[in-house]
Amino acid sequence: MTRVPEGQMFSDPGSDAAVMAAWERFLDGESRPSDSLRALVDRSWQRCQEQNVDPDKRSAPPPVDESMLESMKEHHGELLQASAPIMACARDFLAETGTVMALADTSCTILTMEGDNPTIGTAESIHLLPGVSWSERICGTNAIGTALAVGEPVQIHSAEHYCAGIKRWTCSATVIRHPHDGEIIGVVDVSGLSESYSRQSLALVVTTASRIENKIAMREMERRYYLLEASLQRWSNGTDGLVLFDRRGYPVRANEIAQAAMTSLGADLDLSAPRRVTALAIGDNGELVRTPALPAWLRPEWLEPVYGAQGQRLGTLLVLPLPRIGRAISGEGARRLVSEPAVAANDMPSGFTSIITRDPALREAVRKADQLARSKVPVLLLGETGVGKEEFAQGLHKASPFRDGPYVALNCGGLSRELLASELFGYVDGAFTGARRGGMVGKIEAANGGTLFLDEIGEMPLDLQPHLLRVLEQSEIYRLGENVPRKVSFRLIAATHRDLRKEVADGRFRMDFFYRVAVTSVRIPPLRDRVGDVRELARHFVERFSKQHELGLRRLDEELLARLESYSWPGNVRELRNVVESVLLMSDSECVGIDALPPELLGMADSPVSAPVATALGALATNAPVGSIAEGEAELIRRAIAATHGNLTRAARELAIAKSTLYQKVKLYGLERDIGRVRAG
Ligand SMILES: Nc1ncnc2c1ncn2[C@@H]1O[C@H](COP(=O)(O)OP(=O)(O)OP(=O)(O)O)[C@@H](O)[C@H]1O
Repeated sequence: MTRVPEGQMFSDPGSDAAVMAAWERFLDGESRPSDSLRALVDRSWQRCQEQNVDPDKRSAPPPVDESMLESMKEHHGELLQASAPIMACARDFLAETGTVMALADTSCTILTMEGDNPTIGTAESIHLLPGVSWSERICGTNAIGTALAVGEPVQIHSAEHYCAGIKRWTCSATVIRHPHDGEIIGVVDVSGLSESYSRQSLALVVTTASRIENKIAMREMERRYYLLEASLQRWSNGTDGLVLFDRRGYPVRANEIAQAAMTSLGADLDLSAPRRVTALAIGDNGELVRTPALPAWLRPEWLEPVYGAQGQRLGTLLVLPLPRIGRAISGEGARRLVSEPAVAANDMPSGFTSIITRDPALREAVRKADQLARSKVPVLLLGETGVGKEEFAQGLHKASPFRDGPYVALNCGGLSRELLASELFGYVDGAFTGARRGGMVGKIEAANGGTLFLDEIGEMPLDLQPHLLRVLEQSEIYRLGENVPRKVSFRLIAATHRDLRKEVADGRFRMDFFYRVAVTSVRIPPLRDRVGDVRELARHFVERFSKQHELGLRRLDEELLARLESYSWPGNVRELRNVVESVLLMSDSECVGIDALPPELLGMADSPVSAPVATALGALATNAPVGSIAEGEAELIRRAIAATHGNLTRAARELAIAKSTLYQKVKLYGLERDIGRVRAG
């Protein structure tokens, strides 16, 4: 691909006569390029000459017949669908501008055209119409053909066209690339008679192409989501090697056995750096294109189509059956595959070693997270409060290629819209009353080169969502009060305890934002559903807090452990952690018994406030003039906010309550302003 040198991007109508003279000299065989000729045009003329394009051509060839055009359109359904709303706009906004907008495929054949009606009529005279290919090879230098040849935005004006019959025209075009891998999938062009020349038409085609690319990206993300969903039940089968390919032949998910199996079969597919397997791309008929042929290691009978709810083919699952792998992998490898669970006990992938669990479902979640960590795709963590979503977010960061970059966390709950916006986007000096002098770097910018973890994403106000969506799509951010964008690159991890699909259905969450955030998701099961985890975690916390509080050797007796196991743990691991810490502190004996438990775990009290909260309230309330319980609680939270300078994570820790509980209470007591005040001051 050739880069158009800066300053050569635009045509100069002022040098039209000189360019015309240069063209005549060029045709007469003069080899020295004219000063008035842009290098881009000179190179294109040379290509035309090499390909024997007739410089006297009066027009493009006639269009293909109707049925052929229809089948071409069908073939490019995706591109046409993504550009339909934009082309419909072109019909209105190009009226009376003397220009038309054309969308062409990669053979430069115009698929559709809209714009100023009289110009559409004039364009017919040179066959600038649907069904005609405007490639350089056929029509000589022109914006559509030349943009495709150089892969860049191109403006071709008047005499710069190679063929005599087209020299009355001016046009701007650029290529449309697939958002995933940059493959060129089409060309968008704006053309008109020479008098309609405008530098802006180049900007128009570039913006149009990027809008089409964004639409395709959204659609792809949606598809990927459906593909993962449609193949969901297959992943619980731990005995086969599984690799899921999308419609274009890119692997999107694989289980642990897959890589070992493929390596043993001699496949040159490294799942940690996924590459496209073109033979697994799906054609218009919903079948594999199989061109080139399937790789030698891949048997057709291992391929299973994956269909969506409407029966459309979404992708392909490669199933490498175990007996075959068992034979192919010799010695240690085979024994390991056959006899070991997916993740051996105490053998969490690096990055996730702080997650303690024996539970198979949680181990599978860790494995999935570890695999996702290697890419840059956004990950949505799903789970109740206190299940360990933040632990996962940190693990994803530590195991990712951006581990050396910053890890920045922000909770979207409990903050007013204004506060959340300034925390996210930052602001410039004097952006609003009360803004910090010198401005503030937002969390998005702070996460540049690393990971941004947005907890409680479901709480993000609807009207802020498009702003964040824009940042994710364009990789640039505007601080509040500033109109110059700053480039940012970060990996987004979001978490929620809400059912975001339902939030979308109820109009509380934007669908486009949802698909951007939930490209992939990891569900973390609640503690009550995890087999063996209460004991395992209790042991872990006993060890940790005994050391931390210098309590000497401690253990929990069997009756106490059994009671912990029978409790439902609405606050999940955080609640268990707090309870273990509190029983250790409440008891003096080396073997802690059931009497150290707080009342609600003993089943004696009907208290709406958890023991740790009660303890914290008690401890903090000693010098507070308390009216009602609610007033007292609000005052305590206010103090904790002040003491931690508005750091809600630390405030929640101080109060020994879940962050989400704190956010609810902040909202309940209207304490958002207090947070803003202590943070600004
Ligand atoms: N599997 C685990 N092993 C060890 N510690 C854990 C585990 N899961 C959670 N924890 C601990 O439990 C506490 C709560 O976890 P975390 O903050 O990650 O939960 P969360 O799901 O993000 O909660 P919230 O929804 O309230 O933000 C933390 O102290 C964390 O270290």
